[in-house]
Amino acid sequence: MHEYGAGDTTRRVLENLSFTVGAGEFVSIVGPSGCGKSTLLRCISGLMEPTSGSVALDGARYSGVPRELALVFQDYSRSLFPWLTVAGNVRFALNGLKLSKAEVNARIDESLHAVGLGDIPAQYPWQLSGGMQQRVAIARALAYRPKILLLDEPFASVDAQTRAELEDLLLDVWAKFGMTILFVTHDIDESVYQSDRVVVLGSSPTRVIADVEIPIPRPRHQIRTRELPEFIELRSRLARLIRAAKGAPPDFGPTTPADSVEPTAVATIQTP
Ligand SMILES: Nc1ncnc2c1ncn2[C@@H]1O[C@H](COP(=O)(O)OP(=O)(O)OP(=O)(O)O)[C@@H](O)[C@H]1O
Repeated sequence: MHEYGAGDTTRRVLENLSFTVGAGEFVSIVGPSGCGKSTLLRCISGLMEPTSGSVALDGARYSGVPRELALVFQDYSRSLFPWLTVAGNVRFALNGLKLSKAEVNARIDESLHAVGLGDIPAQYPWQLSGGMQQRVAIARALAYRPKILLLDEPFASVDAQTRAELEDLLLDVWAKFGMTILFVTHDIDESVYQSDRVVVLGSSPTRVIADVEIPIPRPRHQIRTRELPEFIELRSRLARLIRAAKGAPPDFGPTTPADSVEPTAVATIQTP
């Protein structure tokens, strides 16, 4: 549970809620605008303590950002250092890891190649497009070799074509690096396209209202996957759930009773 403010201005944003992310899973979190998705991710990241309840990694509760975890935010222009080169930004994440110079350089090289930026280590963020800057932010997270990658609407500030490319890039690096991914998005199609599971949040205050499996075969394809009947059925189901969570009338079909889950109190993440 999490509340902002104190006294008369206290506002409960997160109700008691519980879900588990399995090792190596790609799980998305969706919900109505302003329902508390970022608040939940901040609590899971360890950046913020929940008012009550806990987050556990491999069964052990933690506070503060665990070593196993890296974060990518929506606003790449504020998360990258403009005075550092692309390589310098990635190098920054490795400060304090006690790696040899050769190992640092190898990790920078590997992560920049993984995001398709191996040939521009000396450029500065302001010389790059928004999509390329977000690739740098992803490379920086990868260089850290996290077991868990948390992303908060990472592709919300780029155009549709770039967004599709970044979705596929993330699926590629997920497969290559074998991480667990927790991905916050307001985009239902994006959540279905990428995920193994989609956790749907309700609002005022937020709780988990559904936990939906996405049994669509991989590898996924931007056009063919989105044309599949099961993709269309899942996106409609999620849209209905979110619409119901906002309190709108269910004017395009009922939610599936099997989607409903009972709220409890702890979030758990497992590492690969
Ligand atoms: N630091 C804060 N202090 C007080 N209230 C906050 C704070 N951060 C968020 N809130 C409030 O908590 C609620 C949930 O915000 P949050 O950003 O977690 O939602 P969200 O689902 O991520 O939003 P969006 O869909 O717009 O990205 C909002 O009403 C917001 O105004």
